[in-house]
Amino acid sequence: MELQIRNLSKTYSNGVQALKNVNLTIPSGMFGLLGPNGAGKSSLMRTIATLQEADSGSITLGELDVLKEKKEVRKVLGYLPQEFGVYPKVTAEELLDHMAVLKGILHKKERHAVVAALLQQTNLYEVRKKNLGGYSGGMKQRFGIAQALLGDPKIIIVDEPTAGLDPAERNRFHNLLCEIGEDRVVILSTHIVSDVSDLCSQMAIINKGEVLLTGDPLRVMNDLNGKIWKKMIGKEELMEYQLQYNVISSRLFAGKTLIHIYSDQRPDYSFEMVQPGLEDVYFSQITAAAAAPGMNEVLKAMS
Ligand SMILES: Nc1ncnc2c1ncn2[C@@H]1O[C@H](COP(=O)(O)OP(=O)(O)OP(=O)(O)O)[C@@H](O)[C@H]1O
Repeated sequence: MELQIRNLSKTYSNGVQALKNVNLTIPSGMFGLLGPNGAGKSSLMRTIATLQEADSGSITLGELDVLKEKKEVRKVLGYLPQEFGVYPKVTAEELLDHMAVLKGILHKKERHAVVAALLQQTNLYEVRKKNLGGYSGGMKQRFGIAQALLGDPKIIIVDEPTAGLDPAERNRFHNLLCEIGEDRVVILSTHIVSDVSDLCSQMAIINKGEVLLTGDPLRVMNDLNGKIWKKMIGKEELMEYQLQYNVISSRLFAGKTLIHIYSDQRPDYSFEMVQPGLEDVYFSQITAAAAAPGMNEVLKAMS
């Protein structure tokens, strides 16, 4: 099963162009869709999940035309939206059972077995009688995966699922995603780079509605070998370095500022080469897209 997105565009009525001629081929396994806030990730996820219309373009899942055969798509699709609300005064078991009815699992015995198996798989069986209002963020997200798995879908979409989870819960959630991603299409939309580097065998970076890069995370990191350099500077020096070099990221480290720059050659001996990480790929793509032609010149002229 493969999801193919061709020339997909969407402009909202307020004039925001959320998707600009998006082309993606998404095979089975975990696919990471990485981009900053407002990049268009949710717009794309909702369109694939048949919840909103595109202006032009096509999406196919195997033989299915996703934009036209919505009912058929919904039968094979599981979706965990960004804002996943639960009824606080209902238990996990009750709500999952109710959702299973909505998904068309009408036979009582069969439904009980499915619900129990999903609660086991998501490690919620022990707390199945607890009201969802008392669940932690991680437990709620695991419940979200349990409901997305109802009906054994061929494609699962999870929209920014790890935001707000503590490291232990995030880890547990990652393991669960990994397990379910073995024999179906799982699309993980996130702005957290390590979600993608930890889990995904294929990825795309999206910004301002445009796909900037697609590929295998290891390969795209290798492509930057020998081109990323680091240096510790004082934080008051940052602007100067930004003017002189292609600074792709800066962060505080032990009270100083650690910068990474993109350069085909070592700029000078005060810089040290670093093994590129996915963050370097991400920031080099985003900064290159942000730097409209001549931006450095404009900055220089202003200083
Ligand atoms: N229903 C809507 N009406 C008008 N504009 C919208 C609507 N939904 C999203 N947008 C705009 O479209 C752009 C893309 O939004 P989208 O939510 O798809 O991005 P995102 O990558 O999911 O970001 P976030 O991580 O913040 O959710 C943004 O500029 C957003 O303000």
